[in-house]
Amino acid sequence: MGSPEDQAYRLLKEHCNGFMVSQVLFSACELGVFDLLAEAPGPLASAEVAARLASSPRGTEQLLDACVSLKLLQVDVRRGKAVYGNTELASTYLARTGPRSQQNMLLYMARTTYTCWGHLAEAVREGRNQYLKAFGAPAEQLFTAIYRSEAEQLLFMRGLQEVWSVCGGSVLAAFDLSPFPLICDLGGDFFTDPLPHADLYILARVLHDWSDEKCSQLLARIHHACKAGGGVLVIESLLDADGRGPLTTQLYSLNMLVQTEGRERTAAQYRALLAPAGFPRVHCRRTGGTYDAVLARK
Ligand SMILES: C[S@@+](CC[C@H](N)C(=O)[O-])C[C@H]1O[C@@H](n2cnc3c(N)ncnc32)[C@H](O)[C@@H]1O
Repeated sequence: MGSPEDQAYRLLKEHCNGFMVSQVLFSACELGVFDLLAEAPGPLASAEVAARLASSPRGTEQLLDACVSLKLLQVDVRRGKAVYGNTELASTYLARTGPRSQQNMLLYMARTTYTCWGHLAEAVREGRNQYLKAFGAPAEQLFTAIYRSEAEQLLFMRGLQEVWSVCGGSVLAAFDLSPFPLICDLGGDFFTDPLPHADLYILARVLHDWSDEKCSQLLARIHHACKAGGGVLVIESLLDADGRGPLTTQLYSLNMLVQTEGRERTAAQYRALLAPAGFPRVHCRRTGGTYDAVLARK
């Protein structure tokens, strides 16, 4: 006999429960489950995990078992007793000491991004980010809201850099950068301060924070400072030409709606910003990973 639930209902349930899956992951990170198991000399029983984390035995066992189903933890039964350890995924990406740890980004998503997404419907209705409702933070100056405390700024910066341990190699290998002896990763206030002269400017996940108008303003300033024959390397997650995928990039674009003044864009939309700013020779390379590369020459 087939399942009484049809495929459409199963899909609906999966979408509907997606936030619970995120919360299992976030809570296990917040509680320190993956760090404890990474540092323990061997797998631990749920009662030992609960005692070490000062969490309830009942809740801990339920959380650990859900993590097993999500392939974040593995369970072994030894003399009738279940003991838990990290899977390779957890020891690589979730433990603080993992070689490609994404822990700060997960904590940022758990505390900040998730709270902003609680206001997604309002963001869609109003067409703007939700810092005021989510945190009482006015967002006329976007990065004043994003960096609203030192702890928040540190978590954001630590979290953002973590992805490059996974994706950095492929975006930097997308183009031959040897023709550009002097490369500048812009800091200071790039909307007002004089920009240093360079052969190549890297804008990694910068343009997606801003409206088309602000992007054009920034690119015009870069064009003015850029040496002859130089260019801009834009690193972003590219939407498909029709904007209908990939889903991850569409979700990131909605995230830009709830958290910034910008959006994710298609290759053609980046071309339409770069060419009028004086960078007419635009080449886009998809890396097959989360982030892609667009090289535009003066
Ligand atoms: C989404 S983060 C990307 C950081 C980094 N490029 C990366 O991809 O990991 C956007 C960056 O733009 C910087 N930023 C925002 N406004 C700026 C401004 N007016 N001048 C200089 N940097 C700015 C922020 O401090 C932040 O580091």
